Amino acid sequence: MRLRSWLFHNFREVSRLFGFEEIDFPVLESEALFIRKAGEEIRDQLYCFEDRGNRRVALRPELTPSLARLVIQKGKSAPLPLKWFAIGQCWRYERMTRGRRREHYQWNMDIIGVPEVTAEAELLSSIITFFKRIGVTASDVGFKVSSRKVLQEVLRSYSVPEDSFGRVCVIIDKIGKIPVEDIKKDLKLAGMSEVAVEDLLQVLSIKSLEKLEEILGDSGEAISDLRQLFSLAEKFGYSEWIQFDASVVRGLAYYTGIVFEGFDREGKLRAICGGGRYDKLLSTFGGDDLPACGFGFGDAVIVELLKEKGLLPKLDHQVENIVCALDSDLQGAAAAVATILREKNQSVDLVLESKPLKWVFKRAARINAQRLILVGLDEWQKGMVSVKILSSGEQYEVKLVELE
Ligand SMILES: OCc1cccc(Br)n1
Repeated sequence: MRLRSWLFHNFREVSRLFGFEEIDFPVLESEALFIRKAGEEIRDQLYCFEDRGNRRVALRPELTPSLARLVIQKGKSAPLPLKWFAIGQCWRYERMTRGRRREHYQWNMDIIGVPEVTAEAELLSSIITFFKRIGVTASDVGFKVSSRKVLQEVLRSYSVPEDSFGRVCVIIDKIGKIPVEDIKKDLKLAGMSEVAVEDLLQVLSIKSLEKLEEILGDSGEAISDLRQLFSLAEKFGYSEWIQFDASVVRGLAYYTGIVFEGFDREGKLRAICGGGRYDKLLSTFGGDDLPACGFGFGDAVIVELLKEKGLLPKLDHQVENIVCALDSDLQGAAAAVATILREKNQSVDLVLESKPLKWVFKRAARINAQRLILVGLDEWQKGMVSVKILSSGEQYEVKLVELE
């Protein structure tokens, strides 16, 4: 819990630095919010059930659809651009054989209402700011960046119907996770010809914008978006963190433009985080489309990375004071001392039962108390208490009114 609170504190601090406002959504949503016909894994693992009102509901597997619903609900009342962040628990029903969690917490940041790639550049900057805060460097982690418009331009040149686009992306996201023969089979099932599949896989292996430009030409949106993003990265000062990689498509069907994912350079872990542009998501829920982009950052892989890099913070429980009555009829006096200290914004562990001093010293050590405040009869009658600084052993008496 201390590690989770430390992570969330850093998520929140970075969101604050970027001027984002915190929002939240219900963990339980209508199942329909997450039903998409693109064959996504997230659909197969939906943690869904029928409630007592015979409604089909689901524990959310991600936050973006809830955000889209909220943007539509807010309608014109929320002035654009919206810069919202959330930290929410998400669920999936995985067979336990895979030994993976069925729930995790995800930090999301989303910018709604900005069509330019300045929005994606800002989001990448926020994640890199987070990594830097916790000691992760560009030698540990990088971002593979691409655009789904690369895919779109290739698919259009083979007249693959637009409505297969999401499905093709989900298949391509499995590259490296399932045999390439299965990828090719699935792509053909999705309506692509043999030639189109071979060509597409060729394009997806491209790792440089220059090479991509040779294939796609320099007039398409994909190239101009990516060139602008890499130029902004230069200005932000995080070029060393990002690289073009045409194979990045991300596994969510609704991305429409720039996509990116954070990876560990040693290649030992799954993607750390990921996100991209989703300009057409709102209309799938009946709203007017608005340009949008965002990312999700789970609390599982990042902890594995911190362990790998020896970056786990030491997070001991800390209390400034432990207050103890030296005999039972001074328990009220001890409570009064605790209250005075707490009103001075000092943390106090108040000993709530009569215990031998040996026990009190042991507890003080266990909770890392900085000071032991003893309420004894003689001192109390003089309006004083005795203070022991536990690190130095220094001990002194002080007037209660001067205790701080
Ligand atoms: O990253 C996908 C995901 C979604 C919900 C729960 C968990 Br654990 N993981």
